[in-house]
Amino acid sequence: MFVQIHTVILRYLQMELKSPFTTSFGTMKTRPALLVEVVDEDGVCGWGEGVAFSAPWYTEETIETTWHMLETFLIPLLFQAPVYHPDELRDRFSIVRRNYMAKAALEGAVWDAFAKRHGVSLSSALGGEKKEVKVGVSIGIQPITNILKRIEQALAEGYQRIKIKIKPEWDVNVVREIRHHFPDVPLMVDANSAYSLRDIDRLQALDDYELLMIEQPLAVDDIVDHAKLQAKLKTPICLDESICSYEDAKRAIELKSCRVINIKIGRVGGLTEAKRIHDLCQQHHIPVWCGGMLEGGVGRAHSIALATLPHFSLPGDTAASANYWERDFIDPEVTVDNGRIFVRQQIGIGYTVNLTEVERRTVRSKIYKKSRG
Ligand SMILES: O=C(O)CCC(=O)C1=CC=C[C@@H](O)[C@@H]1C(=O)O
Ligand SMILES: [Mg+2]
Repeated sequence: MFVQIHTVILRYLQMELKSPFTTSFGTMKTRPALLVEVVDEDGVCGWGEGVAFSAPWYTEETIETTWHMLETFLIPLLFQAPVYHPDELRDRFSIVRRNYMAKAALEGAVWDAFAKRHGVSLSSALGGEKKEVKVGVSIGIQPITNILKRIEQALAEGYQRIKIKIKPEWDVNVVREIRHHFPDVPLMVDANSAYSLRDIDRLQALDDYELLMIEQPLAVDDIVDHAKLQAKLKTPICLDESICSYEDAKRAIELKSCRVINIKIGRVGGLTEAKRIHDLCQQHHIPVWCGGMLEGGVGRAHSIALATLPHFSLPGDTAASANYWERDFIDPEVTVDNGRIFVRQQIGIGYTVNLTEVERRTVRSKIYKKSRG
């Protein structure tokens, strides 16, 4: 059985975050989303979500570059030939360098259509086993009293670990205060590359606070410096932005640049590459967890399916829809029960896209059709 996609619809959505999200790079109040819908010859639909932001601070991609790559290169490549298995798209798209979030958005939609054609959930199509996944929550930079309140609320909702964002001068002091109020909470910090090796003293000071890990302390391409830093820290380093492919993960493991990896589907170019990184980490006993990009419901559904693979042992950043939005654009919305998401067993991503909610936020859309013959 193969999938021959003949229509792709791109939709640019503008979404309002419930509360602003601040990292070492700045504050986001709204979140654009790029929804990709593919339709095959029998009318089976698949959904994917582009996770780039409007500015290139996280990786080099933006929502506009994603749209351009899809329209000019990736959609024509998809139309070229049928897909027998979505794993083939990794090779087919490899003539386009990088642009991982663009590739992942389209590949994800094909995975959904493929799972639906085979009458299975996306989780089973990927080889996932878990029926529930563990979830943590990521809290942006904000006044400490608000952070403490957010932590209390998240723990009351059952979230299994807390992640806070740090940057120079907003790190040891904040962690100390949190530990004073919550001595035992599973806690980690994410720097989004805000430090260099010159800051080693500040980073070593974090070793006193029993953190689960320090996420991406140094620059995206500082794989060697991360190894030097890891050798001097007790706390495990978790790499996020530095790992965009299986090869990146292999190098980081070989150099001992980290002890944990955060896998994000968009950052690594799709579900197939995410699975390969998962398998590699499993072989090397490197724990992994599923990262988040403040996605809408479609992206979140893909992340949940990925997190059902056996080696996702740590809670992921796939919080409930209500953590981000007044109303998500899927039905049902993603809910978290005592820090767990129960994985839906319906075919494909397991959630229905609510077109009324989608259209309410759509600022631009375009339909692409495969030419006949
Ligand atoms: O809840 C989520 O989706 C995770 C939020 C989060 O921590 C991040 C989202 C997007 C970019 C970053 O700031 C960050 C991360 O680096 O993991
Ligand atoms: Mg991160």
